[in-house]
Amino acid sequence: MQTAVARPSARGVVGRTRSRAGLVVRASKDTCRVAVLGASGYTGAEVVRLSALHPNISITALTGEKQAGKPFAEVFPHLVAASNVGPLVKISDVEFADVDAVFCCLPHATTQQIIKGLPKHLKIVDLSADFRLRDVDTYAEWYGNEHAAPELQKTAVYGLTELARDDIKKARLVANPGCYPTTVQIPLVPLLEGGMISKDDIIIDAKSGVSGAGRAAKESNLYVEIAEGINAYGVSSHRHMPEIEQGLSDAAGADVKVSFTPHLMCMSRGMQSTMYVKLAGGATPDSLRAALSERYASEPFVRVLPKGSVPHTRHVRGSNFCLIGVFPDRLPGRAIVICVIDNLVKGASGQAMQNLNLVMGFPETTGLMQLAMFP
Ligand SMILES: NC(=O)C1=CN([C@@H]2O[C@H](COP(=O)(O)OP(=O)(O)OC[C@H]3O[C@@H](n4cnc5c(N)ncnc54)[C@H](OP(=O)(O)O)[C@@H]3O)[C@@H](O)[C@H]2O)C=CC1
Ligand SMILES: CC(=O)N[C@@H](CCC(=O)OP(=O)(O)O)C(=O)O
Repeated sequence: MQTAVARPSARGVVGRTRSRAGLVVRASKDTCRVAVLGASGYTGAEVVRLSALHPNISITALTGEKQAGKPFAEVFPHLVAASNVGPLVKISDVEFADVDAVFCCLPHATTQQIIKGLPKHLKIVDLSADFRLRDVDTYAEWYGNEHAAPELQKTAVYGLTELARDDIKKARLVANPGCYPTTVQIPLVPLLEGGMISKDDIIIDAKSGVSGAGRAAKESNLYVEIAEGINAYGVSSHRHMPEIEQGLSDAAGADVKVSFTPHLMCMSRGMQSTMYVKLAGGATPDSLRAALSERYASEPFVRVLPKGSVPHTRHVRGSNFCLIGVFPDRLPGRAIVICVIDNLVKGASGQAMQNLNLVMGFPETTGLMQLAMFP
């Protein structure tokens, strides 16, 4: 992250020209001036952390809603060394003329209202669910509100980077995938495309760290409610189901319905999907593993583990990597596929950075090659 020349003012660190939002950085082909909308939330903070190692990103505005007006380092003290960008401001105070691209880290429904009002010159990577579902009726059914920007929705590119790279490069608006849908589609899309698993018998048992629910205070996320146990939620009704089914149906070339149950785990970050699949077309667990290894051989962030090796969430903590393991099931003709990511990195801000790199023409891995933090 570049640091722009700035001088202190009564409002904190303010740039050289008219912006009330932070620093003003001059436009240049090697620098992308970024506003992080929703920087007082977990995914926004993670964007700032990743940007600190990005030579082409210069953060010019960080927004908050309730936290607006506070110095960023007061809201996220762990980012004190990366936050000389002025205080959090309201979105209405951002001078978008001085911004090239936006990471939109806002709650769904609010997001579409904000994005439809943004100036057209901006490239946008949206981390919410608002532009992921192609069919706005399906969106309304699962999210409970009519889509407020259906025309804009038609222009959005679904940003599962490894599977849509060429389209993402040309996009103005990238709909960054949900964290659970990322863990499911990376392994299962190639297997469905290759006819190696049945489209009619997919069972997904998924688990998430509590940061997946965001930073806003909720009773169900209190320590006492979460600690020393796990619980399923959204059973038979989680809103990631249509997103997963959209991607898997595209891959299978026919309607796919899945059984998907997410669980809340007593950990701050990390996500695992364990997928029970029925083999098809003469495939074996070994051939599934070989097919995935071949498909992802040149991918910088996807690793298919050797036979017998079990992916752990702790092995991707803080990194943009996705680890996959394939195992035989005891039930004949079936296999178990396990995929782990960090929900805040490959499941959100890391994949968003990968996508912005593509949109801006930077090498895709820029700012993202840090390995997991372990132990
Ligand atoms: N957490 C995760 O693992 C993942 C999250 N996502 C999605 O990314 C988005 C952000 O998630 P996350 O960072 O966890 O959420 P948080 O709840 O942690 O942060 C939300 C942010 O949005 C701001 N905000 C809330 N309401 C408004 C409003 N009406 N107007 C303007 N700003 C507002 C908040 O500001 P303030 O706090 O100052 O009020 C805060 O900065 C969500 O859509 C989420 O579903 C996607 C993948 C994974
Ligand atoms: C633990 C937890 O609550 N997780 C969130 C998913 C986070 C995510 O990816 O959601 P978006 O679709 O909003 O981007 C949930 O289940 O709703």
